[in-house]
Amino acid sequence: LFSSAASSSTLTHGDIASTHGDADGVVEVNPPRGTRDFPPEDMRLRTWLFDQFREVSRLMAFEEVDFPVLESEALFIRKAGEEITQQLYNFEDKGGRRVVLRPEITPSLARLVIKQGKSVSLPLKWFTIGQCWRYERMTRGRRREHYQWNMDIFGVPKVRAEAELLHAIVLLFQRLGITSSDVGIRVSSRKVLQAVLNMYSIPDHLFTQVCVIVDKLGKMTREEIEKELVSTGLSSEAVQGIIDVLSIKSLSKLEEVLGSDVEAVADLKKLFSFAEQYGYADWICFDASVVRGLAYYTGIVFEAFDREGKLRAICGGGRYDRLLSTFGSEDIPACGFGFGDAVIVELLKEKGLLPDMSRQIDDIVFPLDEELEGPASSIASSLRKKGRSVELVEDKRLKWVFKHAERINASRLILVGNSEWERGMVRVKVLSTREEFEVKTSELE
Ligand SMILES: CC(=O)Nc1cnc2ccccc2c1
Repeated sequence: LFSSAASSSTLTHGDIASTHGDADGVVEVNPPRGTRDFPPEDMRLRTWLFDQFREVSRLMAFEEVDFPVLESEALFIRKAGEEITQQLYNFEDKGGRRVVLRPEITPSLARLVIKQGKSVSLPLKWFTIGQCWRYERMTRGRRREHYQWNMDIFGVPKVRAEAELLHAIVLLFQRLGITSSDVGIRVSSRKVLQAVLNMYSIPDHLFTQVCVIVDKLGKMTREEIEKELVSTGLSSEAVQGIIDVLSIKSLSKLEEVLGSDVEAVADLKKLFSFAEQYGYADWICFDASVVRGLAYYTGIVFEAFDREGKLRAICGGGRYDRLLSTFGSEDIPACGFGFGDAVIVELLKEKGLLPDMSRQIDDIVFPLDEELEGPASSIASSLRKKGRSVELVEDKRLKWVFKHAERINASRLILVGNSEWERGMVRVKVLSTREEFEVKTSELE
């Protein structure tokens, strides 16, 4: 190594490519399977979407938090057969520790709440936008990563928390130009299923598994669901009872079947009355078949869907009052949702709601010849200090500069030429009005 380094003062690209590249010398330019690059145009769209997430979080008075993408595997080991825990992007690090690229955010939130312990006052309203990972056999060709906006409330046992989270979701959709005729939010409660299991005196420990299986309704045939339910030990009349209750589409029908003293009914009635007051009642509908696929939900659950039924769930969430005790800590009532970055973009494309993603800068500064490159620097510097976005262009023909200015939607073109510079001036071309004038460099702003 030293000999080759000694002989050539700098490593040529050839050396680097030959050490990293494959047979024909070029390194693999695509990112790993199931992952994405964000070149500038894609990044502008992502930044615009994330800015909407952030603005809604601000309107809701939530605080931003963040966590490592890398977490201990133990945080995600659950026995309920969820897809998300069967596709952990897990490995052993060089210290022999079992770690994962996190598949979801909620367990990290719970970990931090436990870690902060007494030093945080409840309620807590936290949000984050983070990348989540899964390791799927590429047979499905699906992505292995996506970004999720998470909003969570800790310390609010009443349905006010769910009502607030639904408001955040509706505010987001409204900011994107999506209406309640494009999207609905199905709302139910896992306490409905709990009540049914009690009616058939099914032991509590089966509750979580039954929820995970029932969540596959719509993705699996009814027979497959029934088979899986029976295999967990449910009697066929219990299975039938579950399927019947889950097909209830109105709260009044549910009240008839379960009785009005059932907590689930009371919670949901309260939530729907809140919805009227928030003004988002036409966005939500009761649908007993909504259970969501995460093991730890214990109460109200919800998911947003496109009313044309072309796409997978846009976002989803619910109450998880018992998560902290699964980590050995005192329980704190909690409620949250995750909102992925993929389905929403598909929906915006469908509805023709993608925003204009073209570049925009304020000024292009262009020295008309080499000895003006210095003066052009001072022009760019003073404009930037005044808060203008400036691109310094040089070594290009003027024709190219005009085309470039159009392409990146520059507001002005500042030409630094000898004859003007000698008189302490520069030439300004306003691209929108085509007007052109000279201005003292000291007065340029
Ligand atoms: C549509 C899409 O990208 N879904 C997706 C992609 N990656 C994930 C990674 C972890 C958990 C859920 C995920 C979901």
